[in-house]
Amino acid sequence: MTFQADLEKLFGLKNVTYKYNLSKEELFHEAIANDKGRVRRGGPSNEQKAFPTKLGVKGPLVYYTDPDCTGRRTKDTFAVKWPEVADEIWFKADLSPYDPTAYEGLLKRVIQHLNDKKASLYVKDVFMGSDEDFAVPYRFVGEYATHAAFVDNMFPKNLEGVKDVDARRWTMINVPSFECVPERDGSRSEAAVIIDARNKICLVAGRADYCGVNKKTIFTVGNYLLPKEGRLSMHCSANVGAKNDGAILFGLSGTGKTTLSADASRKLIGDDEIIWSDNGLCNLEGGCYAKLINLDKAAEPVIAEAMSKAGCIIENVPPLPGKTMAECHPDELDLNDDSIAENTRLSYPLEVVPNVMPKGRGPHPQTIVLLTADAYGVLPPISILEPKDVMYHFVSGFTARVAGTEVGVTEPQPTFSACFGGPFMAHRPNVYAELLAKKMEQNKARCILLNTGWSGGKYGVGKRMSLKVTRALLNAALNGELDSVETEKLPILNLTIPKSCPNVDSGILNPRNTWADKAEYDVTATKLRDAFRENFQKKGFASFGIEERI
Ligand SMILES: Nc1ncnc2c1ncn2[C@@H]1O[C@H](COP(=O)(O)OP(=O)(O)O)[C@@H](O)[C@H]1O
Ligand SMILES: C=C(OP(=O)(O)O)C(=O)O
Ligand SMILES: [Mn+2]
Repeated sequence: MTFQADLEKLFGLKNVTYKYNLSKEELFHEAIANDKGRVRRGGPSNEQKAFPTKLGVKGPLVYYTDPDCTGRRTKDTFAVKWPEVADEIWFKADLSPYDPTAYEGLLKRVIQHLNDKKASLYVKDVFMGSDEDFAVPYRFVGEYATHAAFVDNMFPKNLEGVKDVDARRWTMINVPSFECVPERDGSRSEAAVIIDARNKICLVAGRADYCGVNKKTIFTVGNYLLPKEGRLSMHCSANVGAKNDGAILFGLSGTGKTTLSADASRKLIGDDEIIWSDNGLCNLEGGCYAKLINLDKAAEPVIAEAMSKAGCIIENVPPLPGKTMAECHPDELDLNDDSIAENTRLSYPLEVVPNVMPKGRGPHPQTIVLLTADAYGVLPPISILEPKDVMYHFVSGFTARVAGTEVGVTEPQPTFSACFGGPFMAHRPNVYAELLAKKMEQNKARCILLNTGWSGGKYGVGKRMSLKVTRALLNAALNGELDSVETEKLPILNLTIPKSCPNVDSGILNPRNTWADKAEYDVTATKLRDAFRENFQKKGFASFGIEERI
């Protein structure tokens, strides 16, 4: 079937035109001409003159979302509560149930809207995962060329040997020009992101401009499909060392998956969405999506270099003072400016990374890293875990966010997000936990908890761990230098910490030593311990065999 016939059958799209599988260069031209005029061309300054003819080929595209769409709309993310998935899908606040009848009405109106306006739509065919055994065909259909270019950057294309592509395909339809009406459509606001497992559709109705929606929504689908085949889908990054030693780094947003996996001395598998199957590790994606806010170019050369490469997309970074958006290029963007968003981003395909694993595939991991950014400042920079600790921390999924950047807000907020990615986990945590336990049983790996958060006091008093220290700790663990080091037990939080680590001041390894007021440390650590315990009880983790460890 042609893609047009397919889309007519699936949605009833008739009166529209398509731009199918355009090249990145073509999509950049389209984006600049059509995406509401919100994108700007960019590129290294000395190549700027070449742009009128080589637009977007010589440099990245700079894209600005609507100001209220600079991140994922978690409260507007749903899955249709069809009877056959009502018990299977883990419905919760960030993946709420959508009434099937309301959904059918909404989808009909979105399609009517596109047919009425004789919409011009970009179509991009890609795959989730580059392993032919399980790659999920993903068709993006949407109004913004930038989104199509993002999908092109972020997913593998042109895979040979994938079976039943047409029958297994998932289709996203992304329509920012539509406006949901909650009373009529059953949505919560003017926009809704809805996963329909019966018809293999992801519907983005209304403005959800943030490019990340086009990857995290389909990631949630992967987390629904792949565990049913015994494959563990994970919210983690992964890379491989010179000895073919694989590592995975789990973590919630902002804990360092992307930053720490970008290491010139190790080959990258992927920065965010990884499958662990009997074949080893495999990236679900074909690109990275790095945060740019306050990027230290010297400390993060891999990400900094990607910024000037052709085909990349820079999102929501304002120009430097005195420059206008119309004239700016990457050298003139202000990476420290959070006036549009804290969540400024760079999307780049794996091809621009100097050191990558072919097809984003690698061996079983030798090291499992759980990342957390503890703003209470009470977790050790590094702890050595046993498998049962890993299971406990995996289901707990702790990180502490800082409440905000407003003056006077100094109290960290504990966030417990199961499997270090609750919003994207379509099944209940036990599904992933059981698979992880099995994988760890089959493949012995060393395990660590790496705290990239605060040291020397809580947020507002202490400082965020320096990247240099975090990398030194991580490298020591990856090299096996902590495997037989002398350790001590940290009371209250019941963690095992090394007494020394190469290239790291041993004075920081026990967090209590870094606090001026030890009594306050104990009070704060106890507060965090109680939050862990309460979360464990509330979520009933003991009922599926997880041992309480704190
Ligand atoms: N010690 C540290 N370890 C990791 N990241 C750090 C550290 N200190 C500051 N950061 C910053 O925190 C952010 C981590 O974000 P990122 O790597 O994108 O996380 P994730 O991919 O898990 O969402 C980056 O902006 C990074 O520069
Ligand atoms: C893209 C995202 O992932 P992360 O912040 O973990 O990189 C996101 O959460 O929107
Ligand atoms: Mn990331």
